[in-house]
Amino acid sequence: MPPTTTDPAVRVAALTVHRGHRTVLDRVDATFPAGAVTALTGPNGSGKSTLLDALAGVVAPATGAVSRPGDGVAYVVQAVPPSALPLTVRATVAMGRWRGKPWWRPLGRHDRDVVDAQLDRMQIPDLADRSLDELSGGQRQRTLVALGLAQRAPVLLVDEPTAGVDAASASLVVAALAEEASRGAVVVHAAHDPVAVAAADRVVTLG
Ligand SMILES: Nc1ncnc2c1ncn2[C@@H]1O[C@H](COP(=O)(O)OP(=O)(O)OP(=O)(O)O)[C@@H](O)[C@H]1O
Repeated sequence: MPPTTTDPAVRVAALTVHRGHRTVLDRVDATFPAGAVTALTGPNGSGKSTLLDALAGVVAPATGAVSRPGDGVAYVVQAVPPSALPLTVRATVAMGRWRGKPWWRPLGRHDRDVVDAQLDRMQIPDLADRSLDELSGGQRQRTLVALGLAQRAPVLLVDEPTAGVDAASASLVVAALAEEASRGAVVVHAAHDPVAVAAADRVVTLG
């Protein structure tokens, strides 16, 4: 796991990551400040998802370092197959409130309010009782973004949050990311969508 610090920013220093025999990231230096949305751009295969994986701590650096605050990371990965999560939309978003709770303790009133608020934010309350595998790709994507938002984590990483969503929903997602930065979070998203990139405070380009 990457070291954790009291620094609210996420930083990578001379970060090299291998995937199989391939060097995907080669001595990358970057800072992702708190209170700002950073868009990761670059062509297909340039390593955006790999960098998010490294920031989240789900892939280990070959060399170099990742540092991040110690209070948790919310990571919304790209293209979760629906059958991997045979849950309702509400249950999926509620998973965002499980961290740090014993398995036997039900979610409290505050947690349920947070879940409802994220369903409203992504304008999916009418889908709350639907199963994820009954949703369109864009509806599923908004559900997964809501799951990331529900965690209220100091670091929010999202892989292509507007991929496959319509323009109105993309605006909702972009606005929600900005709001998360406004509450002081480090927000990093990988994006090909020019609207989402233009709305970011900062851009880091790979490749
Ligand atoms: N599990 C893996 N095993 C081996 N190689 C991988 C693995 N995952 C990714 N790669 C390779 O790593 C490189 C970077 O992939 P990555 O998904 O990080 O790129 P990306 O910039 O996010 O691409 P895209 O824009 O297509 O989403 C690619 O060449 C890819 O083929």
